[in-house]
Amino acid sequence: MRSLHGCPAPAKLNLFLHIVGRRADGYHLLQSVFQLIERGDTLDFDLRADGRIHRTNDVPGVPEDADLIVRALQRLAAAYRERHGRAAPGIDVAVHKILPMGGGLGGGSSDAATALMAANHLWQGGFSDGELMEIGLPLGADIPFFIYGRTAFVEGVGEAMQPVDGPDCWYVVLEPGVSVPTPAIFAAEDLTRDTKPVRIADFPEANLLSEFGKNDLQAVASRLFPPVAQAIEWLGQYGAARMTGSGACVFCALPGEAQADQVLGQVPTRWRAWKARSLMQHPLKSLLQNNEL
Ligand SMILES: C[C@](O)(CO)[C@H](O)COP(=O)(O)OP(=O)(O)OC[C@H]1O[C@@H](n2ccc(N)nc2=O)[C@H](O)[C@@H]1O
Ligand SMILES: Nc1ncnc2c1ncn2[C@@H]1O[C@H](COP(=O)(O)OP(=O)(O)OP(=O)(O)O)[C@@H](O)[C@H]1O
Repeated sequence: MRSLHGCPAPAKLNLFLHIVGRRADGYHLLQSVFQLIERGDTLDFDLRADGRIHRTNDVPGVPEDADLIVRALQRLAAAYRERHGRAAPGIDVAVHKILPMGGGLGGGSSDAATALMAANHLWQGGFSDGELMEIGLPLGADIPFFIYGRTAFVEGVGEAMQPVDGPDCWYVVLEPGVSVPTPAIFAAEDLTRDTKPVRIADFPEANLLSEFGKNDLQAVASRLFPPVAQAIEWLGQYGAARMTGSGACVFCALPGEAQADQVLGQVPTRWRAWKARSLMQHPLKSLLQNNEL
């Protein structure tokens, strides 16, 4: 096989996100339920013979060397050389981005996770999911989750995962039109860092999960970026609206597509908004297993 085109890189929502402590190195310890959704970027991969890793299209604001996709593939190539005693074959990658950057949807991490899984397949690297997670984690805390590929209760800084029953529902997502820098939110003095740890046994049934707990990053993001607060207030008319990740996007769960369409029909024109269904499994996994790309 020489190419894999149309590889999905779905977004995630943090149904709740608690900060339960802080590590000695300053990183925050989280508890969160991560939910995949049916909207994301798409990536195309073509094998090269000269060992080069090359992104073939422009991504505004992300130079090729800084792209998490390219950096993840470089780390995979280094691991490949160590394991196989020869250089990795090389790869061209094109990314069709639709997810906003700094949106809390995990777009960069999802792109990188898809790149690791697709290149491992094309190169016949033989790396397990656990090994790909280790290769990806230093680049983005959400990368292990995307490789894990199903609804999960995530702890630590993103490395500890347990499966949970995800909801079958639709989400309306608002893009408030600002890009939130994650470091600024975690650095804020008024951030709540001592939420009491929860256990899976405390969770309500799957469809009510996005009303459980809170997002501890939301108050700081709302203060620093008023459009986030405005979006939460507006969407809150239709259900339990909250922010995902470190923002800026805001979401609300609805039982069906018709209800999601009704909300979408009311969204003021100043916001981009869309609907997406909850996803049970990362779609790339079955596509690769069944050689369907
Ligand atoms: C909040 C989440 O979006 C939840 O999905 C992620 O944990 C964010 O993880 P990420 O995208 O890998 O975060 P980065 O953009 O690399 O983090 C930027 C900075 O935020 C701070 N940071 C990030 C994650 C974390 N658990 N604790 C932190 O204190 C660190 O100062 C870090 O240098
Ligand atoms: N392939 C990529 N796609 C998007 N952003 C990338 C990529 N590679 C590097 N980046 C950088 O990572 C930053 C964060 O992008 P990303 O879309 O992952 O944020 P996010 O959705 O807020 O993520 P999170 O939920 O993990 O906080 C961007 O501002 C960009 O500079």
